[in-house]
Parts: sequence; structure tokens; C-alpha cells
Amino acid sequence: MENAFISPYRDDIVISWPELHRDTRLLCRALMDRGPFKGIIAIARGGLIPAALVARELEIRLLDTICASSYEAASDDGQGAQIMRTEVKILKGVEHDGEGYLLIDDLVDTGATARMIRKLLPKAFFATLYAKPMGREVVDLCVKEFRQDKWVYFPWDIDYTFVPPLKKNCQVDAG
Ligand SMILES: O=P(O)(O)OC[C@H]1O[C@H](OP(=O)(O)OP(=O)(O)O)[C@H](O)[C@@H]1O
Repeated sequence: MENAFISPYRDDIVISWPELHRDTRLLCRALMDRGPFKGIIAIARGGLIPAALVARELEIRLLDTICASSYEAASDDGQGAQIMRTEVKILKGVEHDGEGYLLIDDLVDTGATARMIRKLLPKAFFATLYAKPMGREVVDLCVKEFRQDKWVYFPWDIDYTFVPPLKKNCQVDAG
């Protein structure tokens, strides 16, 4: 077909700051019935900003972190190669089993990070803003669920830049 329009869009989700804030407040409303919590443990780095907002809403002043780093490796499940997070390293943990604590992360995706941290803190209440199917069962609560093939862009991953009007661009191109 001549001049077929090929959409440049991939199936991504871009989360804005106001949306992230609103979703975190929704999470807090659900968490109100689950507490009280002794403190919050943020999974760094993605959990740090949601954890700070949750701490404000629930008036929790004891905050700690678990610092995790994951590595990607290609795996082939017969339907094509996929990038999988296979190895999760804990750079800093905590010295208890999580009883009475609230664990916060921004996203559970493949669930590799959450599974590793679940083992370390089996008694913590685990909440994330967003979840994909592969990891959903590992966490106790989330606000929104996305399909596994959606890529979630958080506000700290993106930037707003000026784009000139389309017609102006075309005039420049035409000389
Ligand atoms: O379910 P998974 O497939 O393990 O993915 C989820 C993890 O990935 C992100 O962290 P990331 O590894 O990107 O590190 P960062 O938060 O330090 O950016 C996110 O904050 C979760 O911790």
C-alpha cells in the first residue's frame, strides 16, 4: 500500500507528577485500614518518592530503605527473546523480618525484586503504586495494574521540551 501511515507510538504509559501524586494518595486511603505501621521501608530507588508521600499522608516518621540493584539478561521462551531481570542484588537490607512495617515500591514488574525482598521481610505489608501480572501476586496492594507489555515511564524518567509547530518544521525541511 502506498503512503501507508505507520504509527510511531509504542504501547507505553507516561505517568505525570500529578498522576503519581493522586495515585499515591489513593494508595494511602487503602492503607489507612491496614495500619498502624511502625515505619516505612522504601525500596530504593523507585520507592523513595512514593514512600515520602505515604509517610506524609499516614504521619509516619520512621523511614528506612532497602537498596536493590537488578541486572538484565536476555531469555528466550520460544516466542522470541525477552529482557528479564534475573539477578537482584541487595546492597543494603534491614535487620528484622518486617513485622509491623510497610514496604513501598513504585512498581512490581517481573516480580524479581519483590520476590527477593519478600524473602527478607516476610512479615511486612507490601504495597506498590503499580503492578504487572508477573509480579502482582507478590505484593499485598497496588493502585493500578498494567499489561505486562506496557512500559511505564515515571515522571523522573521524562522531560518536557519545546517542540516547534509541525508546519514550521516542514517549511524548514523544504528549504
Ligand atoms: O519486578 P521487577 O522486574 O524486579 O522490576 C521492578 C523494580 O524495577 C524498578 O527498579 P529498578 O531496578 O529500575 O531500579 P531503580 O528503582 O533504582 O531505578 C522498580 O522500582 C522496582 O524496584
